[in-house]
Amino acid sequence: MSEGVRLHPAIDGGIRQGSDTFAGGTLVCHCLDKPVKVRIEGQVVHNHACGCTKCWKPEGATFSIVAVAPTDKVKVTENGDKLAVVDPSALIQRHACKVCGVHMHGPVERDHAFKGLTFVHTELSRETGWQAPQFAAFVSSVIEGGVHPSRMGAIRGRIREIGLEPYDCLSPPLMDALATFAARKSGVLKD
Ligand SMILES: N[C@@H](CCC(=O)N[C@@H](CSCO)C(=O)NCC(=O)O)C(=O)O
Ligand SMILES: [Zn+2]
Ligand SMILES: [Zn+2]
Repeated sequence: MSEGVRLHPAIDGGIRQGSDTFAGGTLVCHCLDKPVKVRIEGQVVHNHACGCTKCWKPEGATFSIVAVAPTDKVKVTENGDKLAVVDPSALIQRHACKVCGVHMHGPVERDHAFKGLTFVHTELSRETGWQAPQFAAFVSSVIEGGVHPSRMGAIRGRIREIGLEPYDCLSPPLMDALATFAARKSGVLKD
């Protein structure tokens, strides 16, 4: 049905499930010389395909695959001097390797529902067992990245075919977390 639609190499052949007992792994950038390494202790959550223009994608991919881990479980262990923040004004402080361009970790430090979480790309690690992607987010945003709007039916079809739900923002639990934060901040929600 949706042949020819390439989402991301990690999911184009189907979704591989993660392991409940996964203990963590090390992300490595694409540099052959002095690669940046980032250690994550334990499993990630909310892993998803993201169609936004800001998340790092491998060559040829339409979507990124991005998850979150608690920031205190994410440590730069080697060659951190090669990292620079892509957009200091963004909510997610994406630290990219200045040589190969790969985004290695993206903490949220601002007063926000996601404060204390760090966005990471588990495909940068050789370990297997990371949580599988759970949904596709910001699907309509691929148009901003250059995809023709006429392809959206096939793209959403392919996302569903591999077992993910396509959303044009984040998943309902994450959207609820954002709205809960806003409601507490405004005072409309008191508990
Ligand atoms: N249409 C825009 C959307 C960018 C966007 O809002 N991205 C989301 C999701 S990133 C991972 O889920 C976001 O929360 N961004 C915050 C940030 O980037 O700091 C586009 O495509 O550019
Ligand atoms: Zn690099
Ligand atoms: Zn994104």
